[in-house]
Amino acid sequence: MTDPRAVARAIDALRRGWPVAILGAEAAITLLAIETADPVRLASFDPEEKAAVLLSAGRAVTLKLTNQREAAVPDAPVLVDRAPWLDFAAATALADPQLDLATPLKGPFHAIPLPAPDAAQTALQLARLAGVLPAFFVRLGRDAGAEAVTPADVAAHEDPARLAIATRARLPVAGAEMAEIVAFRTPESPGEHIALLIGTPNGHAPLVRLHSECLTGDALGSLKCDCGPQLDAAIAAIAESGWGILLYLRQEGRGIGLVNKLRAYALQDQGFDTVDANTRLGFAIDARDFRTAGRMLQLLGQRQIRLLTNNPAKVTALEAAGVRVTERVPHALPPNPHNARYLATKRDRTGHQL
Ligand SMILES: Nc1nc2c(ncn2[C@@H]2O[C@H](COP(=O)(O)OP(=O)(O)OP(=O)(O)O)[C@@H](O)[C@H]2O)c(=O)[nH]1
Ligand SMILES: [Zn+2]
Repeated sequence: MTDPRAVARAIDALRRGWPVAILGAEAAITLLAIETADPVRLASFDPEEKAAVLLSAGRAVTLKLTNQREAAVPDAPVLVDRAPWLDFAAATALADPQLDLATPLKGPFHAIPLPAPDAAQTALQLARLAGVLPAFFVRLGRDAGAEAVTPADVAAHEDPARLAIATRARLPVAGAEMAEIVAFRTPESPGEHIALLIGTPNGHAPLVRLHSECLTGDALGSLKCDCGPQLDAAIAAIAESGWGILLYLRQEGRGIGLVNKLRAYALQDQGFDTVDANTRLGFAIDARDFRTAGRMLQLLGQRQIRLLTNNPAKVTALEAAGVRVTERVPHALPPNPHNARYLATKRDRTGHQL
């Protein structure tokens, strides 16, 4: 039996700076997220000052800890042994790559074997879901007062099969007066996904756009990316085609959340590109789960589509989710001086066909 709702409580706990226990197959660990902790919470979590620090593989590369880690699992998280100088301030500097330029890192760091690899991996997943930095104080064993989850609970929480249609209504929009909005949600995730059905079904495969949430681009007109213009152009193209669907997916920052995306932007201000910024923060280059889009299309009764995208990974992911993509329709817009490097990085490093 899995308990996906326990994951919602664990995410809440991480954001509030409360401990969370993860019950792995071999051992349990109890975590305190460094970002939301403080010296008082740390002292009550770890009175003997023995808790190790759990970091992502990407962060371990920056800290030159990779050669100490078990070779068999290249992307495995890394556990750093506690040293007397590794206090709350030093741990914060370990957690947050934005501080690297300002804070000379102490050391030496020693990677120690992971007692519960599956639980450690789940910890990083929870950090992404909670939108916090993937860095924790870790104690072996299950703390009785901590919210407890298993890796299977987290997998169940992420299962798109939990998504259902909540409601639908007519919604004329600036680019398409004939439109209907459909809202989808799961019992435990706060963010609702949206489909905008545009035009009238005509027996042909609909033209579909998967748009990932981008608050800065969609609402503020950010020039750092191409999301705002792509959103408007997608609605226009679908309306022009006569029939299609815009999926608005709550996958802000390619799935790492708004705050972590803004941290990636701060790293870009320091000179890193969009790919390296994500990796240095400790996240995947693209953490989106497009099974969600597959499930939404299934709930809308669409098994064959034409897809507006420059990203072949979206085509592959939809096909894997059981949706046939009969055509990829390019969706490139002219660059501006602020997003030219971002678009070039997508072309050169993430396989976008621009
Ligand atoms: N982490 C991170 N996310 C970003 C950055 N810039 C934009 N995003 C997010 O990226 C998502 C948009 O994805 P894109 O990679 O621009 O485009 P795509 O959807 O993969 O591909 P297309 O279908 O061809 O547009 C949105 O969720 C944005 O918030 C960035 O520098 N870092
Ligand atoms: Zn954007």
